[in-house]
Amino acid sequence: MRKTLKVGIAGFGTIGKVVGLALDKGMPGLELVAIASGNPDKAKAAMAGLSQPVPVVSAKELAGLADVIVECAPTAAFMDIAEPALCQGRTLVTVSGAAILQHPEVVELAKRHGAQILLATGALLGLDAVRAAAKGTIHSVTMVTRKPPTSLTKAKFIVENNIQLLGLEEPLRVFKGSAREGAEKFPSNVNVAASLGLAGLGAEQTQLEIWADPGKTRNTHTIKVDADSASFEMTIENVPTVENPGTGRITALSVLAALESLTAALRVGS
Ligand SMILES: NC(=O)C1=CN([C@@H]2O[C@H](COP(=O)(O)OP(=O)(O)OC[C@H]3O[C@@H](n4cnc5c(N)ncnc54)[C@H](OP(=O)(O)O)[C@@H]3O)[C@@H](O)[C@H]2O)C=CC1
Ligand SMILES: O=C([O-])CC(=O)C(=O)O
Repeated sequence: MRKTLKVGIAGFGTIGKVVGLALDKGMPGLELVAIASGNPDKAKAAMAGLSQPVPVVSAKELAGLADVIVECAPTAAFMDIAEPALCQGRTLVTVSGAAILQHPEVVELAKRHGAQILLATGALLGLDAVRAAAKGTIHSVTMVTRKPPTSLTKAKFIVENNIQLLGLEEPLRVFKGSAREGAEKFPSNVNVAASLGLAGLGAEQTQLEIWADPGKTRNTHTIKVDADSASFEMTIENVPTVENPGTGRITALSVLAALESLTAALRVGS
C-alpha cells in the first residue's frame, strides 16, 4: 500500500476551491490537510462548503505540513509559496507557467532539495505530444489565443495601457511575439503559452498571438507544431469560469488529474 499523501492548497480562489472540494469529497491516497491564501478570513468563509474544514496557515507553515503543495495563487505570490515547499523537498503542483519563466531558478532549487515541480497541463492540450516531439527535432511551434474581451479586461498589459476592450465589434490583436514576452505582459492569461514553451522549443522560440474577440464566448487556444516526427494542430475551447472569466473551467480539473496521477496504479499519458 502507498502511504496517503498530505495535500496543502496555496491560493483558495477559482481553482483552489474546486480542488479543495474534490479532496474533501475524497480522492484515493490523498488527504487535504491545510490551505494558505491571501486573506485568511475570506479563505475561512470560502471553506464553508467543505465537510471537514482544515486550518488556514501561512505558505511557510503549509510547506511543513503537506507532502504535496498545490499552488494556485496569483503569479506575484508564486515564490513565497514555491520556495519553502521546494526547500523542504515537497512536490509542487502548479499551473503557473508564467511564474516559472519569471523564476527559472526554482528548477535548480527543486534539484538541490530532491523536490519536484509538476506543471499541470492546465487550460491547454497536447503537451504530451509536444514533449514527445521535442525528443526529436521540432521546427516550429505557434499558438493563437482568442478570448472574449471580458476574459482579458483585467490582464496586466490591457490595464497598464488603458486599452478599451468592452464594446469591441471586431477581433483585436492585442499581442504578437514570443511566448516569453506574452507571458510577461499577460501573466494570468497565457500561462498556457509559457507551459507550451517549456514543453517544446523554449519560450523565446514559441510564437504567440493573443486576440480579444467579441465573437467568442470561450477562451480558445490553437497550437500548431511542425516536427520531424509529426505535424499537428489542435484547438481547445475553454468554458470561462463565472468567478474569473480569464480562467477556464478545465484548469482546476487538470490539477485534479495531475494529483490523481501521483497515486494512481495506472497513469495514462506522459
Ligand atoms: N496554466 C493554466 O492553464 C492556468 C493558470 N492559471 C494560474 O492560476 C492562478 C490562479 O487562478 P485563479 O484560481 O483563477 O485565481 P483567483 O484570483 O480566483 O484565486 C487566487 C487565490 O490566491 C489567493 N492569494 C493571493 N495572494 C496569495 C498568497 N500570497 N498566498 C496564497 N494565496 C494567495 C487569493 O486570495 P485573496 O482573494 O484573498 O487575495 C485567491 O484566493 C492564476 O493567477 C494563474 O497564474 C489560471 C488559469 C489557467
Ligand atoms: O492560460 C491561462 O492562464 C488561462 C486560459 O487561457 C484559459 O483558461 O483558457
